[in-house]
Amino acid sequence: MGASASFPTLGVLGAGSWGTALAAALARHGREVTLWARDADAAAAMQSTRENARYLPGNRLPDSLSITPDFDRAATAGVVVIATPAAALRATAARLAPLAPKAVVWLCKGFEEGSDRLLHEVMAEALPGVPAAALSGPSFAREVAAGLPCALVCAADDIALADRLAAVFHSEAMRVYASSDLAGVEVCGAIKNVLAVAAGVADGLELGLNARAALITRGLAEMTRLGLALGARTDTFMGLAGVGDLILTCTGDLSRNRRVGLAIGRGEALADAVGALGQVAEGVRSARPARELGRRLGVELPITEAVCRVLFEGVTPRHALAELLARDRAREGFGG
Ligand SMILES: NC(=O)C1=CN([C@@H]2O[C@H](COP(=O)(O)OP(=O)(O)OC[C@H]3O[C@@H](n4cnc5c(N)ncnc54)[C@H](O)[C@@H]3O)[C@@H](O)[C@H]2O)C=CC1
Ligand SMILES: O=C(CO)COP(=O)(O)O
Repeated sequence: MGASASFPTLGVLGAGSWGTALAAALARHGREVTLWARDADAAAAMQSTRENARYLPGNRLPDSLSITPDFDRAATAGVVVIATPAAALRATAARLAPLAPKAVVWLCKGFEEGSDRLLHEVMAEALPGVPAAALSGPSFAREVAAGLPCALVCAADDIALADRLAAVFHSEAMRVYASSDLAGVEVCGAIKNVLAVAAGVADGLELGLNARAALITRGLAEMTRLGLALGARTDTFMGLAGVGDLILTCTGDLSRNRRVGLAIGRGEALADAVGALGQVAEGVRSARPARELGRRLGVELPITEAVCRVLFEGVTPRHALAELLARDRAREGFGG
């Protein structure tokens, strides 16, 4: 048991922007938190300077937050939080398996590249039978690190588990709602990043605010269509992980995905845009798995298709835009 007697201790695996910000917020709220950084030098520097100079410069980490390069120490907490990029989720979960974690929550948003699986499917394979939930929603790390308020959603197949884990993260500064629509929450988190790249491209091309609103709205329809084909519920897309995170990431310049899109819309190459970021832009990695999934399920994803063509097939943003605008007229709704 941790500092607050009725709450389990927390171990956060991954000391990038979001892992560090969430660990700091939880520690400030009185939870007993251990943050694992895979780089021993970075862990030692953070522990002594009380700053994550690479990912959250200028933000003071609470004294009660313990930072360690010892994976097992963080991984044997009462609740383990995986805060790596989606690409490292399976390997991190596999490393956890022999430690028999009691409950695992993952923060990453995306698909598994290669298998095109949603992340809860990866978790079920890597940690079968372990109580697990996704924590998602509109939450720029920098704002959370600064103690500004936000609202999130904690999703698990079992709503009682979602409720129980939501309570572990919940505070006045971080309201956490529970959901049993795991597939829906995951589709939202993965696709909103692809759409944020698209919104950035549109703004980089200076298409205007009307165009951006149209893109966000039709993007929401696209995201919902894919989610419904995967068994998700419509109301999830109207919630925090859906429209909430979509608006945040498509309009907020703190978004790395949006910034990659902006650079591409202004004529920069993808490698340069991603390189300049120095952090993960999951939309770049999720776009192709999303397209594959859509094709397999017979779901039209025109914006995702356009993002793939611009990022990976040498199509210019202007040409992709012309293709989108030339699509057949349609009736409004979630249909294509
Ligand atoms: N930054 C944000 O505002 C938010 C991020 N997320 C999601 O959280 C996930 C992590 O994002 P950030 O922390 O922002 O990324 P980041 O790029 O800031 O940091 C990633 C961290 O993961 C570590 N890492 C990378 N590969 C690893 C591996 N194989 N094993 C162990 N550690 C590894 C890196 O060293 C780094 O510490 C992403 O899926 C992102 O979409 C979700 C909500 C908010
Ligand atoms: O998911 C996020 C906010 O909820 C962070 O978005 P970016 O990865 O685009 O910065």
